[in-house]
Order: sequence, then C-alpha cells, then structure tokens
Amino acid sequence: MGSAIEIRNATKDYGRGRGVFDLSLTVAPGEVVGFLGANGAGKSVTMRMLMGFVRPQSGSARIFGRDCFSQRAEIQKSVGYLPGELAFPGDMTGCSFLRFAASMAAVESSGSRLGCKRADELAEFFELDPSVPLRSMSKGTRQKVGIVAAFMTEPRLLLLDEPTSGLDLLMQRRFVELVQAEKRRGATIMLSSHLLGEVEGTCDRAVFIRQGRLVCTASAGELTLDGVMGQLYGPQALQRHWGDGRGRSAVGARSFEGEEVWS
Ligand SMILES: Nc1ncnc2c1ncn2[C@@H]1O[C@H](COP(=O)(O)OP(=O)(O)OP(=O)(O)O)[C@@H](O)[C@H]1O
Repeated sequence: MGSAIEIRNATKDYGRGRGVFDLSLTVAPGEVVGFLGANGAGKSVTMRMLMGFVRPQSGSARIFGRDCFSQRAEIQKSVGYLPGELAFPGDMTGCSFLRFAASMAAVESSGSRLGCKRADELAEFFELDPSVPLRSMSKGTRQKVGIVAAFMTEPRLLLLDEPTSGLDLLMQRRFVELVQAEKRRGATIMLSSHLLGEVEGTCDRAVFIRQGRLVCTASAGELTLDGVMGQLYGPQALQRHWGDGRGRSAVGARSFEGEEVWS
C-alpha cells in the first residue's frame, strides 16, 4: 500500500529564515506521528501545506497519492483537520456549527443531535455542552468543538495542530484515549505538540523540525527530556540558555520564600 503522507523536498519560504525548507517526510497508513518543534519552527506551515492552504514553492505534498494543493478540495473534505488557531464563523452555537460541518461532510445524520451519531458520542465523551454561542465559550470548550468536528467523520487521516491546547488535565487524558482508539480503528494521525506526555501516550514516533528543517525522527518510546531539548533547540541555543553550567538560565525565578529556584 502507498504512503498516507508523502512530502518531498517541499519549501515555503516566507523570508528571513521563516517557513519550511526542503522538507521530506513519509507517514505510513495507520501510523501515529508526533510533530515536535519550538515556537515558529514550521509545524503549522507544514500542516497547512498538507491541507492545501499553502502552496509549496518547490517540492510536493501528497495524501494517499493526491496532490495536496491541486486536489485540495478532496483533501479538505476527507481529512480531519484541527487547526492551531480556531476561527469559527459568526454567531453560531456549537450545535449549529457541528451540524453545518456534518452536512458539509455529507455524513449520515438521522437520529443525531449534532449532525451525526459520532459527534453526539464525542460531545458526551468530552462533556461538551455545544448549545451555547461559540463566542461565549471558554477556550477549552471551543477546542472541544474543534476536536469533535475533526474526528466526527471518522476520517482515514487526521492532522491535529496542538490538539489539547486549552484542555484541562482530565480532558487531555480523554484526548489521549481517543487517539488510542482511533489508532486501533486504523486511522493515520499526525499531531503537533509541545507536550511530551501526549506524544509518548499516543505516538509511534516523533519527528523533529527546527527552523523549518526536519532534524530527526525517533521512536516515541525513546524520548528523553534532554534528548528532546537537544533536537528542538540545537546544541548552540541550549548552550546559550543554560550558560556555563546546568542549573541556571538567563531568567531565574524566586520561590515565595525568596530562594532562587530553577528546575
Ligand atoms: N503567512 C505567513 N506569512 C509570513 N510568515 C509566516 C506565515 N505563516 C507562517 N509564517 C512564519 O513561518 C514560521 C513558522 O510558523 P509556524 O506557524 O509553522 O510555526 P509553529 O512551529 O507552528 O510554531 P508554534 O509552536 O509557535 O505554533 C514562523 O516564523 C512564522 O512567523
């Protein structure tokens, strides 16, 4: 069987070293891959490229053999996407948004409250009350709406950009359980994250991106905090951060008792 995701030598250069450069990545069907990088490293640009929102200036991105840009209508309809920044339309409630999303995806809606049975189940699983206007929801509640929308069609592939952003600890745990269940179903998942526990709990492997370039891939079971820090920031940046000895950084902190602390 072919690859679920195949990015070949893709570049999107926004100038001044920003963007993604000569990026190549293959994800097999059924794999769950964590995408790790420091702020601004290029995770969202890569995901937006895969969704066909960003056109690579050179190279290509394919999902199940389809070109992500020229066949973006099919890609956007079939892939479960959770963007890093959720922007919901107008004055909709969570219910009306989810029903709208379900109708766009043309899923079976009979007997469901939120457009399909799976959306109803997911809302219950995340203890989501979607009946209120989206703009009056808390950040975490809006994030739950985004998660339900991404997963409710049971897609073959999910692209999740910092999926637990704003979720409390219990809901982060539920999210891990959901990804594990989706993996058992056979879904392919790529998720970006700053949370090591989330990656360890859900992913087969982690791929690291630094300043727009892929630097390495590692089995999720092998991740150590020091190893991850090294891949995220590179040896020079770590040296600048830690200074001469481990234990102090440029920005210290004081405990409530006034002692200088760093951990
Ligand atoms: N439309 C754009 N125009 C100009 N620069 C952009 C654009 N989109 C992204 N960038 C730049 O590309 C770089 C990568 O951004 P990206 O959003 O992919 O980072 P990220 O790895 O998702 O970071 P974070 O963890 O902070 O969300 C950043 O320097 C960003 O400012």
